[in-house]
Amino acid sequence: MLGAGSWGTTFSKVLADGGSDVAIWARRTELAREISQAKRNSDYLPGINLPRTLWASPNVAEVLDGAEMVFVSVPSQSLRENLAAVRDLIPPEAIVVSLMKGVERGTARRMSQVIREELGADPAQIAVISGPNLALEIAKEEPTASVVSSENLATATLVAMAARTDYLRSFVNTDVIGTEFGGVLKNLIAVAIGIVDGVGYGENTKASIITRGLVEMTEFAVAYGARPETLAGLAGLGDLIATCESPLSRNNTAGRLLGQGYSFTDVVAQMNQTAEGLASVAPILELAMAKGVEMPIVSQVAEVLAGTMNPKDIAPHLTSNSDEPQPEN
Ligand SMILES: NC(=O)C1=CN([C@@H]2O[C@H](COP(=O)(O)OP(=O)(O)OC[C@H]3O[C@@H](n4cnc5c(N)ncnc54)[C@H](O)[C@@H]3O)[C@@H](O)[C@H]2O)C=CC1
Ligand SMILES: O=C(CO)COP(=O)(O)O
Repeated sequence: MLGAGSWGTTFSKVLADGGSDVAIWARRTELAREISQAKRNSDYLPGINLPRTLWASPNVAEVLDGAEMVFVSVPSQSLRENLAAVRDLIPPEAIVVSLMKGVERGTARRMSQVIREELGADPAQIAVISGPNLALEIAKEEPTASVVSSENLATATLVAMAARTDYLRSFVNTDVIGTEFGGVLKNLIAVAIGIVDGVGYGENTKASIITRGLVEMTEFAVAYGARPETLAGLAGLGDLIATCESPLSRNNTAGRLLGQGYSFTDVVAQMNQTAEGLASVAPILELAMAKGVEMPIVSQVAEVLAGTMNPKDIAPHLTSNSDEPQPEN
């Protein structure tokens, strides 16, 4: 596992509980020591006991030695530099699995695309995992489900078998684009919901934004080749519900601070974990424009982030440039 934050550590626990031998690369020596010796990661997962077999090291060569599967859970904006540093250490036959839910600023690439470019990997050896997977809930072994996606169904199946415990069920599909974009786009809608919470509006506003948000997510992803069913599944609607409802969500939390009147700079300074949505907004809007897809809710989030829209004005009724009523479907 590359990355010892909340998701990397939690997913390592899942894999270890599923019977795999798991090693984690942690940037900080103290954190690696805490995971290996105390079987804890108290900064990211307070109160969670990790499996006895799990160990971590700041020495990435030691962690990757002999790996059959390499899972990656670092902030999306740091993926390329992290992969460049370990490219020669990843065993050539290893399956590489992205656990990340962002797109790269500047290139607007999905994480599996960055992996492919940086490692020169065969797409059949790459998988992505997404779904309603708030790390702390899974670390507490509260039951949920994930989707493992790869262009090669056999690869997805191998990974799903490793990522199976009595508290996590992994489904498979071959719609990598839909699975990845589902995870990216729900973050942006969760920021919008956080803004609404911060402003103090109620359930009607949130339900309208979630529903119209799912329409935006689906239209965008389908324009890029996703299957609509994927967006209606765990990696789309499922994750949208979890992230919009939970105070554990960092995207939701960032939105709430914006809604309370904090500036983008203040919010970034207050967050000590990754809120992917903040960096994904701009590249997603660029991709939407390239395909002529309207994303009114995501555009409003961008305006609130830029300080050009009062958070109180975020609303589903601003969802069209036209004065004419729009068909719902
Ligand atoms: N936390 C969650 O509930 C879930 C997170 N994810 C995704 O997993 C990915 C990682 O998220 P978390 O583990 O939550 O993040 P986090 O902020 O808890 O941890 C990030 C980890 O990456 C490491 N890292 C390596 N290179 C870095 C760099 N250049 N800059 C900053 N950190 C660097 C950090 O040291 C840290 O261990 C994100 O894409 C997120 O969307 C997906 C599902 C659930
Ligand atoms: O992706 C997640 C849950 O599925 C975690 O969401 P946050 O990154 O907003 O915490």
